[in-house]
Amino acid sequence: MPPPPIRPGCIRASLTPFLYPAFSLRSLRPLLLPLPLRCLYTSTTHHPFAPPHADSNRLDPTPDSYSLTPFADRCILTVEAGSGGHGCVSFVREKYIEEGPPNGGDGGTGGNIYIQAVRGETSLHKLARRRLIKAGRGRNGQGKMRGGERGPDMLITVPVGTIVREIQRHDPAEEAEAAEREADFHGAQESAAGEEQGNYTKDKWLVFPGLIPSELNRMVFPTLPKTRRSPLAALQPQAPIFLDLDKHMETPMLLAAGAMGGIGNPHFVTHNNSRPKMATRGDTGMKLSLQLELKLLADLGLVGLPNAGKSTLTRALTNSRARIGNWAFTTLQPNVGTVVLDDHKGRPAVTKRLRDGTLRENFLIADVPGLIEDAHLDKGLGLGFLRHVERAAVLAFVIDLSAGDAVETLKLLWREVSEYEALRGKELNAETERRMVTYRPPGSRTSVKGATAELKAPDFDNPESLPPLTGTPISSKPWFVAATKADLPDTQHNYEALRNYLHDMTVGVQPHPSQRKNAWKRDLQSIPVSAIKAEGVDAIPRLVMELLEE
Ligand SMILES: Nc1nc2c(ncn2[C@@H]2O[C@H](COP(=O)(O)OP(=O)(O)OP(=O)(O)O)[C@@H](O)[C@H]2O)c(=O)[nH]1
Ligand SMILES: [Mg+2]
Repeated sequence: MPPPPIRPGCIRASLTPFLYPAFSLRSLRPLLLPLPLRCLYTSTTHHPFAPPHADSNRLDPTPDSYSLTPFADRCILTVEAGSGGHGCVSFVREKYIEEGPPNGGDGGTGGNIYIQAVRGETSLHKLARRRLIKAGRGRNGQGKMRGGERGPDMLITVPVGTIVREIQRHDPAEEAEAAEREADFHGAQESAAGEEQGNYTKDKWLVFPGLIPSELNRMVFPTLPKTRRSPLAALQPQAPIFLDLDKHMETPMLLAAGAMGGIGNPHFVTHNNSRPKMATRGDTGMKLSLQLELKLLADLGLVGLPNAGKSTLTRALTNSRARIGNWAFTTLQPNVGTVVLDDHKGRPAVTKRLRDGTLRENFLIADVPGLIEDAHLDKGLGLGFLRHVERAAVLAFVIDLSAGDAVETLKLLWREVSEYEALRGKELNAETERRMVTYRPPGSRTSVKGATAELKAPDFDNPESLPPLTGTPISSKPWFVAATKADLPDTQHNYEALRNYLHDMTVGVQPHPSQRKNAWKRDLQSIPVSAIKAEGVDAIPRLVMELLEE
């Protein structure tokens, strides 16, 4: 069998010679031989007099040397736009003017709720703790025609990569409008002639404080003014809300506009009643129940069994302080690290230009808790954390060479990842269905204008109009294997078998372990590394840069 293809500049230059000298001598062409052969088997652990590796402490830290920040990647949040202030019943009171004209001001509009994805935020834990976010209520109107102050707004800041989904909505203005339409339809003929008259309802009207009940009974109320909406309501996102905030936002975005304030008594002056003793109450603010989900936006996602060495690899590649321990499930929450593409000598170690021509200086790596067999049946920490690697452009399967057959481990990991992909497919279908149920044809009697504007019919011919729920399926993303703990004895055969398996998959002799049609299997690579000694890890940034181009 011909030797597997070697990616130029990647495996050739730095890795295989470090870790498996014998193996590399066999497989590399003679021209490559005069490379510095730093044999891993002669380094610190086996050679008592060798100087300790400068970084060994950082990569094999004591159990308490890690940074732990509070983290939550999901939460359910109720947001309430501010209610409007009440209108005021008041009259001019001046010397020599016994019964002055009405001068009650209107109530202020309630505060709005805004959302903004910002770069500095990394977690949803603060929002998860708060649960309810309420914008301020508008102030009541006052005498001398003074309008009430607007309620204070509320800004929700979330990390970049947050998805916001609406679970439930209670929009009193929408209900009031529906009731008005119903009333218009039934009462059109009856009120054709004569002055319209309304009824007193406690939750809509405010009356002059000094009124006695018999006076109230005799009072003639005008019809209730039509429901008004704040002009900002037109800027609210379409219902049901689905936002994918995957970019830093310079300005906040409106989620829910505050409710309108009530109107003061001067609005109700008529020929028959020059001193109306009523004003309207402010509207109640809209209430939204939202589900927030954070998907870390990393370029490289690590997938592996517990204890495979993912966190150690993350430490070796970045400056992160991920927790490392010799037991399963050391990592309980995702860590994100930045791999700086610079060898600290003033010039970039890897030079790659982005599509827009700018030089790429770093990439992000997401280390998530380990997967175990049957994770899709909710064993271990479940598959939930896989959604963080779902958005990663490139996947690295981290496999411990000292822990059993690497090929079997790789197959097991792919099995779980495929299960996750299938689950996500079902979720996507459910989401599409949910959105289709809420569709109301334009002009139907139950459709609502303004904030909860009619949904456009989903246009299946034009994929742009469908919700952008998923990007590339996981199995179609470029991937490679980071074979860790290559410094341990008797790992060489395991690595060789893995490498042959990947080669067979590349040439089509072996099927892709996910069994999917469009699975990515172009020039599959396995990189042997010893993360704990920071050997061989240099090849990973280079390979990732190449794969990011795909
Ligand atoms: N000899 C050797 N040991 C390693 C290497 N990488 C990691 N280890 C050790 O393996 C153990 C597990 O490492 P972690 O990085 O915590 O593994 P993990 O995959 O993050 O584990 P979970 O967070 O539980 O999923 C630790 O004791 C590490 O010191 C390596 O390259 N060589
Ligand atoms: Mg870990």
